[in-house]
Amino acid sequence: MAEQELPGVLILDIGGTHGVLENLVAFLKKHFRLITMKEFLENKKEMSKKIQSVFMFECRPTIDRELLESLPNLKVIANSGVGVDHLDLKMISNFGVKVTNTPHAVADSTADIGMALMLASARRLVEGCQISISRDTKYFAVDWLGVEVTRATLGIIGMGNIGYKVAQRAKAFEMKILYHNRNQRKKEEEQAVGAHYCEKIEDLLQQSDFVMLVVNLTPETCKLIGKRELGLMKPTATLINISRGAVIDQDALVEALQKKVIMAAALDVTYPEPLPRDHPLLKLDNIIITPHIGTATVQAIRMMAEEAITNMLAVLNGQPIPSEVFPR
Ligand SMILES: O=C(O)[C@H](O)CO
Repeated sequence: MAEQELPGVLILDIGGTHGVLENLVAFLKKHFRLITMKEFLENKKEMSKKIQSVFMFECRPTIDRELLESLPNLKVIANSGVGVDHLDLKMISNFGVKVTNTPHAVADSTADIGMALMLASARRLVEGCQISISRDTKYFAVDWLGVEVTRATLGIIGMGNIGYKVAQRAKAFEMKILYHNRNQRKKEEEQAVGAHYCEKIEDLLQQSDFVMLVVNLTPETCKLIGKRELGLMKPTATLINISRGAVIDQDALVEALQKKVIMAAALDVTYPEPLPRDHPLLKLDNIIITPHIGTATVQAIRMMAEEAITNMLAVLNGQPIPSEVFPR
């Protein structure tokens, strides 16, 4: 097919295609005429008719009504990543546009970050690294003990693709695995990893040494963990968040960490991202914060792009869509 006949895809990335690995740009180019945001803005009249898909490589900038109004032939917005909380799904659907995501591509790398945060927090890796760098000769390991993850109890809130991958990894650490799902008990997964279902989130919070949040951000899960929930956790427990920052009431978390209501927190996500320089969470010593790097691996980024391309092609070719996201 000649390049001008390829369906246009708007690469919604800050600036250009810089976040998209070079070999992916080549892969995208096989199927689409790539149009960067810059190119689109410079020549809106001509470009807007060509664009049939939007490929979102980052959560920002988001899709607003103005952009949708300017794309009369748009059929699909392909989000790289599983979370679509940055998109107004109802509004997009009212424009007759489909939304897809990449739940499979993100699962391993995000589960790995959950495990990495749990282990790093339990074994105080960041402090250890700082001690090594400062070459503090007065340091004694016995003043500064971590806790073991092996055979501890892990409570997973949200047993979807990622939650299940976390459970598989936790099994290798001989952990006792509890899980809570708002809507659905996952009997097959339970059996495969030996997990125990907690119908009430309270039971999971009370029993777990590590609580890991792996839910999507929705109106129901916004501030799912607040003062009351933190108060139910063990004083020796650690809260790990690999979902979205707003799933935790951050003010309540600051207070819980300051007063040692829980032992520690390890967050890959916050709100906003990044936190302002003077945010109280940044002043605590019982916290680890990483900059939303759950899917920041060479492999995950490639797989996300591939999954997104498969979704876009399915929509444009009128075939069954592997990962469509519907408005709720
Ligand atoms: O939603 C996801 O999959 C990750 O957070 C990447 O944005």
